[in-house]
Amino acid sequence: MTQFDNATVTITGGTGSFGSTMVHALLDRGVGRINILSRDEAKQDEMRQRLGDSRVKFFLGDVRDYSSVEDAVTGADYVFHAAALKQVPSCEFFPEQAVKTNVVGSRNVIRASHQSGVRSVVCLSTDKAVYPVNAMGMSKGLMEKTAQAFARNHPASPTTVSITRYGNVMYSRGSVIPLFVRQLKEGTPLTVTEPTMTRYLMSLQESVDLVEHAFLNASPGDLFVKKAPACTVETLARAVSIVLGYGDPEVRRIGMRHGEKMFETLLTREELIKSEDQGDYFRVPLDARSLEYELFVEEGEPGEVDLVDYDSNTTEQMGVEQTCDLLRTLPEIQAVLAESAR
Ligand SMILES: O=c1ccn([C@@H]2O[C@H](COP(=O)(O)OP(=O)(O)O[C@H]3O[C@H](CO)[C@H](O)[C@H](O)[C@H]3O)[C@@H](O)[C@H]2O)c(=O)[nH]1
Repeated sequence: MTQFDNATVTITGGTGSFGSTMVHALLDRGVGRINILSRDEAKQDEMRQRLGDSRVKFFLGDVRDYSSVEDAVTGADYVFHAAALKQVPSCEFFPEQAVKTNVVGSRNVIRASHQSGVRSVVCLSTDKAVYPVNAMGMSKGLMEKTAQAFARNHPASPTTVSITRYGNVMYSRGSVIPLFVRQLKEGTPLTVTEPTMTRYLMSLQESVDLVEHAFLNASPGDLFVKKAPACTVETLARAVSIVLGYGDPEVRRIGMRHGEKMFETLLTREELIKSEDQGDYFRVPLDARSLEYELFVEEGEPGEVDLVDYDSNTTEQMGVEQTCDLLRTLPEIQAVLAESAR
């Protein structure tokens, strides 16, 4: 990843799980400077002390506030846009807040990057943006459209804007795996919503790799998806318990939560038809047709009719053993195992 040598990279939402993994990866690659834009001064202070690296600069601000975005992206070569409201329940109850951060905030990041001549912006999206049923997914879907509309409307911009869409990131803050770990340690039953519900599973490192892939390969408006396996939540609960040495767990079924889906979709069949298979990734190019009436209304595009969506029910399904193997590769699980061995 030599293109990051001495480069300046801005990360919005840089103190979150994704942001901090990205910071470590960039520091290892000899980045010149990292600007972190985020809202939480305490998290910034904690990160500043933990890293102790003068290449990392902290900007207190909010993507909703254009001037704070401007300050953080000025002089940057690359921007990773990870700041978002991403909790499904909170967005369900405060959808206008999701619009302000995920849609207006993303527009601010893209505009400010364009104004200051940033080379490339990668916007992080989620499978929940596809066929969205909750406000978080809907607002992320609109973020994707905002990014694509920018690319379509600014063909001469020096700034390449692209999107990465990913599934559940294992062990991210507030997600189910750390919850299961806590419940096992406390000796309480594992709370499983619906046993047959499926989710894609990706590691934090894989999601960072996906962003790097986007930086290396994106044309304006591209959308990238990492191919990933999936499993049911019941399988996941059993695998977490087995890997940590608790055997077959006691499970309490709690039912589906607000705004949840039984499975998630990474690519619709319509996107899949247009996509380029890049091995580990799918690339969906921008639909760059302009707003010319006959192209939208009279002429369509040929496509394969027998393709199906790429979703967490149709992708490779992992059993308990395979899920255990995947979990064992996670540094967080290794840390829990090391701690209990002491
Ligand atoms: O007590 C629980 C909590 C969750 N689940 C299940 O475990 C799976 C994963 O749940 P998570 O809460 O880990 O993930 P979500 O798919 O709900 O959402 C996750 O992915 C989102 C992005 O897509 C956001 O990042 C969000 O914060 C993050 O938790 C789901 O099927 C859920 O129903 C349980 O079985 N028991």
